[in-house]
Amino acid sequence: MADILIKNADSILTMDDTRRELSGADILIRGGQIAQIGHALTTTGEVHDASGCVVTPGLVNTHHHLYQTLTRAVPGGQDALLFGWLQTLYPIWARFGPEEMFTSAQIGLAELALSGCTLSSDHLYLYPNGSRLEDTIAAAAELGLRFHPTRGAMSIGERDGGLPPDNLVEAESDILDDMIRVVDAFHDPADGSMCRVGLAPCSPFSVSRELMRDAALLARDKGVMLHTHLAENDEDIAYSQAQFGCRPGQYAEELGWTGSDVWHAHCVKLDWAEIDLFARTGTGVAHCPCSNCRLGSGIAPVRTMRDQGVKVGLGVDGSASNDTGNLMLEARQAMLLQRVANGADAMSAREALEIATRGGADVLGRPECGRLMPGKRADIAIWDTHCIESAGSWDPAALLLAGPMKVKHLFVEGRQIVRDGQIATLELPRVIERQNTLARALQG
Ligand SMILES: Nc1nc2[nH]c(O)nc2c(=O)[nH]1
Repeated sequence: MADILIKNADSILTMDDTRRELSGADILIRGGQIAQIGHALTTTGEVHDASGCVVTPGLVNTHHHLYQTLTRAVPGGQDALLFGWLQTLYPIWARFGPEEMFTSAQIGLAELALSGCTLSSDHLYLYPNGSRLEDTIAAAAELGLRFHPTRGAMSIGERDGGLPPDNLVEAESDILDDMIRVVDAFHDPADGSMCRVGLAPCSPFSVSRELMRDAALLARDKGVMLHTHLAENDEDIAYSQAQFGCRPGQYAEELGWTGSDVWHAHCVKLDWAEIDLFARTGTGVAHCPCSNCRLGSGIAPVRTMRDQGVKVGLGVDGSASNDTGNLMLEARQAMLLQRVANGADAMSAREALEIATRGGADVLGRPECGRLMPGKRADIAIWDTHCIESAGSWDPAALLLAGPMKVKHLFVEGRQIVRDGQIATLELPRVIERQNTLARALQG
């Protein structure tokens, strides 16, 4: 692969250890990594003029359910709280198969890429009609995004006191067998890996204690990360108190679900002791502000989490509860919500962008991503600030206050995925048409 030089950027927000910002600077990419950052760099390779642009690390999405892009704005679920929303959607999701999983992942990942995302996780927790984790892995590989798919699962149906219908849950022995299969087949632990698999029983109200414990033991045995939903709303806390006689933090701790290899989605309702537990154990949080607003779940205590040293990243969450998948908008929403809760100086535009980049990379155990420094991976977003959203801005680098919400160019591992605002690796109009055909069939 030839060297690539990103030349003469108005600003580079490095998100390095001192959060350096450079003006009129260049980045040299060599072999998927950042070789140099500085001024007046040269190359015999490809040159991208970045004048008029702000350059940031690629954004990192720490929580998604890609399959849900096929069920956006479903009328019965538009105005419901979490449990009612899920009960409306489960029967629709039960009709998905491999094609739905693949196409919806293409759409969800392309949408993320257009918003500057270079690394995404996904939480696929239902496998109807022959669906498999590799349906989504194939979509990510084709598009070229760095991917952390997680083998989710549901095992406690309505019959046994869980929330999902019985036809959507799997036997726990089958779940564990498939977890082993997908880790062995697809997990790459190497530095710069394009695919890392995690294990992700869905939520305390849809799997047993035994599956939570066994998944944690298996993850440690295989050296992969653990992910689930935790403390998402008041219903979730009430379920925990009623079924397990404790709060979600205690439940997680007792079953081995704390540590630097664990990240929990939402955590809207964590109390002070649980925040302290997460900070002490290095447990990460995927903060999903748009979904939390959409489902009326509440405002996660992100200011307190960050002040106490909890690792926090951002997640767009599934598109049935967002209903978009734009990670820049998610970062802006995170900033705005903390200001609603804690005042106008509670979170700056730069801190929210830091959470969306470096913060997410740290949550996913990828310190080689999410910052622009020599030796780190060449995952880079270039934002054109000659756009209407930045016109008149006194600080174009404050992207989340007055900046584009779509990226101009995007590189993953040095490969160009978005060129001039368009997906370069996929014929997107054809995929959109296919997605709409599948969505119409699900409505029939
Ligand atoms: N926001 C969401 N929360 C969830 N909990 C659960 O069990 N599933 C979901 C989901 O799809 N979205």
